[in-house]
Amino acid sequence: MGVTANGDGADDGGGNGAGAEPGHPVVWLFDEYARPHWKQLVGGLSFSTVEQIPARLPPVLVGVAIDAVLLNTGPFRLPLVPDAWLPTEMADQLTVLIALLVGSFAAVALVNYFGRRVLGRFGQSFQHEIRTEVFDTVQRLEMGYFDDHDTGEVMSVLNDDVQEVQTLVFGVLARGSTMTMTAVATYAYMLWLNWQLAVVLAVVPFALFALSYWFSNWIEPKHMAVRERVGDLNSRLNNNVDGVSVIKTFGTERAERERVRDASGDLRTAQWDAHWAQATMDPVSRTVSQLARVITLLVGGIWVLTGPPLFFTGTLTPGALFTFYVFVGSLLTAMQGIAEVVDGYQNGKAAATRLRDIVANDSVAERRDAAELADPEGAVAYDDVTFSYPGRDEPTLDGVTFDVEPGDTVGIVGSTGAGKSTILKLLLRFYDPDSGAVRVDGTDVRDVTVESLRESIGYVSQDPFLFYGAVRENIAYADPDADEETVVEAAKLAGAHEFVAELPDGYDTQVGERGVKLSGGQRQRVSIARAIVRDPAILVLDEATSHVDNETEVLIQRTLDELAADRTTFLVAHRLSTVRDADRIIVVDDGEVVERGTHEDLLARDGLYANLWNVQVGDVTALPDSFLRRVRRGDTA
Ligand SMILES: Nc1ncnc2c1ncn2[C@@H]1O[C@H](COP(=O)(O)OP(=O)(O)OP(=O)(O)O)[C@@H](O)[C@H]1O
Repeated sequence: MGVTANGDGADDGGGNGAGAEPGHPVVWLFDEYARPHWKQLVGGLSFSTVEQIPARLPPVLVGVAIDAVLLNTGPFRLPLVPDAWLPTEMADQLTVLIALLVGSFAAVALVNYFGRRVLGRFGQSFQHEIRTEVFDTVQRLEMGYFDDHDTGEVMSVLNDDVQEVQTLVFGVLARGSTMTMTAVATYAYMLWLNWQLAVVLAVVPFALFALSYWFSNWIEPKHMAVRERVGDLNSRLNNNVDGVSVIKTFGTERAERERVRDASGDLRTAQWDAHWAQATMDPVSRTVSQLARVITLLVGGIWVLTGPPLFFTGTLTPGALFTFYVFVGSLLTAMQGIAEVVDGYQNGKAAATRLRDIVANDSVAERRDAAELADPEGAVAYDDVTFSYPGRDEPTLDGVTFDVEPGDTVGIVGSTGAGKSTILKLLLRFYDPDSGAVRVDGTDVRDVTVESLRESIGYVSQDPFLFYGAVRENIAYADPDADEETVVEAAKLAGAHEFVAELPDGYDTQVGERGVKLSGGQRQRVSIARAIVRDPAILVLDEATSHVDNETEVLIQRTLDELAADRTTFLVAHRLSTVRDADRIIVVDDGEVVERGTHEDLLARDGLYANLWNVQVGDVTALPDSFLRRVRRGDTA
């Protein structure tokens, strides 16, 4: 065997936040995933911010046109342009105004085009980066995570929360900077036009902003409730579609329909609550903003017609009133927009928190200095291993100790729930022991990279999962480049070739979702072939032939000798004939190894194994009373 140092650290899959800093989730998100694209981000935001300057120009130009050209009631003046540069002839003035109007439209269009392009590119790359890195992390999460989180929940983070990132970029960053710039630019123009009116009217947008902000806090729990109800309904729908065969066999369609109806009813109530709140708020904020327009027109109209009212001084021209009226609208829209940005930010922050929680949950906890397990010989040792599943008080494994020589075949037998599968899951590092160690070729499995460890092990579980696709793709799953000969050879060794050859399209036959178009025994054989293709040093067959008939098992047994000849093989089985010829059999009872030896040794010992054997060969008279009492209690296989 060889254990080689993995110089660059196995845990460097960009963006992997195994040690994600606590800090602010949104800052973390950008720091972690936006860095490679920061130029696009800065460029895009600059474009969309700068765009607001020419975008505010048209009302000013029209205002000047009304006063200086159409009504001829004031001088021809433009902001930031020295009077000496401006024409004195009215026709020339109109031409200049129209040229500037066209120029401002063109500038807005051009800057907007570049802004959208650059920021759009950033948004897509940022989202892509997050999606792939978070998916990568999800793949490396330890099994304990999936025991506690249902598929719908994980899918919702991978789909909805990653989608929400777009809102953070466009709805918060881009819109936030645009709206802020609009508010600043508009207000600056308003101050330039008539500072007194601008100061007085400033109260309205701020009141509107405060109102919107209060409203977004008020409605947030309602939105949250809607999201939770959507999650509940999705989980229920998911479960029903996944468990459709159970529903049909039990004829529980009516009960399921009621449950879906209830979940949908809860969603309807939550949605109505949020909708009602929104529907109440809209007219309120609309009234406030309309009021600001009315006040502008009222005060401004009196001012234009009869001179400055109340405490105002100076003059207000009709053109300036027009510009002001338009700007008040822009300012109100901008302030409302900023409040919505705050709302969007809260959603984005919640999504970023969930994404960070997943990434920080990178509980495979691969050591930074983990080594590669290269070409192991296949010696396996369990050294006083104790393990409890999270949330369980009683240890599932207690002081499990045994050694396996390279190339040996070991049978693991015992009662249902004794801990047989758990022993092997620790070898694969689906879980880590609470104390003690599992070693491969003398190296603790926690000291090697998870990838190299699992590459050395071919694992076939009790209920194998086949991927949607052809038989061939499923067999060649671990090695997509495997040639026809390798695939067929593996299928022959797994006792699958005969039935595959008889399928309508042979190795190209589609197996359906999760392999639904194959029988349980056929699925098991395809998955054994899949494990063999990898040519692993260690082969783990966990009840891998439980669904095949006795005749097929005999065939698999024969090839198993060939298969197991040069690799360490673990066989977990209730059917003891499967393990009879193993070099050693380990008998597990209630998480402890209670007997070990060859089939003959164990029969001679006349202990638990001998009793299990007598049950299977039908020699009931040989069973002691103590064993029969156990069977009655229901804790024996
Ligand atoms: N993911 C899990 N979370 C919590 N407890 C678990 C989990 N998986 C198994 N267990 C518990 O651990 C114990 C041992 O389970 P294990 O699957 O190892 O038994 P087994 O001997 O392989 O049983 P069987 O022969 O029925 O497959 C059982 O009591 C089971 O309920």
